[in-house]
Amino acid sequence: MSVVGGNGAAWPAPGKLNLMLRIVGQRPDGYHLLQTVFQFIDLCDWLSFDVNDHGAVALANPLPGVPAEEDLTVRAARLLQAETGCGKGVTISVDKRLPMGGGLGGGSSDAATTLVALNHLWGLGLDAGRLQALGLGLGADVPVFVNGVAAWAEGVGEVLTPMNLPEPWFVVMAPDCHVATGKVFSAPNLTRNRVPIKIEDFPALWQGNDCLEIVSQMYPPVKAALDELGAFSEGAKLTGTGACVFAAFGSESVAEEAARALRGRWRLWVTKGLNRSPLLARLSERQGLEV
Ligand SMILES: C[C@](O)(CO)[C@H](O)COP(=O)(O)OP(=O)(O)OC[C@H]1O[C@@H](n2ccc(N)nc2=O)[C@H](O)[C@@H]1O
Ligand SMILES: Nc1ncnc2c1ncn2[C@@H]1O[C@H](COP(=O)(O)OP(=O)(O)OP(=O)(O)O)[C@@H](O)[C@H]1O
Repeated sequence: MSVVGGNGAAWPAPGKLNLMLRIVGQRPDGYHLLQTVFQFIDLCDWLSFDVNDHGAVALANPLPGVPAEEDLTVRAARLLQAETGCGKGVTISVDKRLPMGGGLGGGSSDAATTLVALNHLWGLGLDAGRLQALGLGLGADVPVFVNGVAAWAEGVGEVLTPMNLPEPWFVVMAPDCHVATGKVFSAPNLTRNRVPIKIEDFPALWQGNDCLEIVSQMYPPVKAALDELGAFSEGAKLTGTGACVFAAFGSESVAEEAARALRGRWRLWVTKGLNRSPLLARLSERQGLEV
């Protein structure tokens, strides 16, 4: 059976950029305590959900190299079933636009969109706080995607304070390498003990990324991307642990100009920074349609 929205228009799962990332400690379980600023971009994966009554959760088009059982959308759907006892199932299809392992948080965003969409389509009635707590079990970046508002984040990324940031145009470049997040966080010479700063200290006091030096050393294509993009803007930055690098521009046309010079040699996108995730608009639209 298909419900309203089941086979209809797709749900967005936007990427994110870490506009800065500071490592201020480490938990006993090894996870690092961060301070970071998340902003969404209008480059999105697009997910469709075909709901069924028999409880099966399946993927219409599994991602190459990711077993279905490990796919974060499948895990998110199963988690919702386990939490609520819901007997409905779903076939999920993902139109993948975000580069995988690029630091844009695509897997986490897909998981968040699945939680939000199925909460609605399965009629579960969980509130946003509950969905964020569930999402945290799937990945540190999931809560901010569920919340859908640009944020200052602490803890491992789950303690969120909304931020109203400028929304520039970005050039985002994906160097041809896959950065393993765990490998970066386990590097012996990673800076792990920065003094915490305050939300109002961004961006004046600090807008760096503590992973940048290690990642540049370990992955020469990331260093090359930072250097090339840096020639077109005041500062090219790394998002998360990479591999993607980005720079902000005052207008779409200036961003396009830089992109034109780099396109061909680099996989890149011109995309707008967003303080509000398009997922929230999609949800309101669906809710509006069904009252
Ligand atoms: C760096 C960020 O992109 C910032 O937004 C995220 O915190 C990364 O989140 P993520 O990709 O969801 O990372 P996970 O898949 O949860 O973690 C991969 C591995 O990186 C290490 N890890 C990750 C996040 C964190 N705050 N501390 C860590 O030490 C852990 O060894 C973990 O096993
Ligand atoms: N739906 C999914 N989309 C992408 N990756 C997934 C998905 N489900 C599971 N994965 C696994 O998660 C890994 C990391 O994917 P992702 O694209 O989220 O990395 P990322 O952008 O570097 O994330 P982050 O910025 O949170 O570190 C992939 O290499 C893949 O093995």
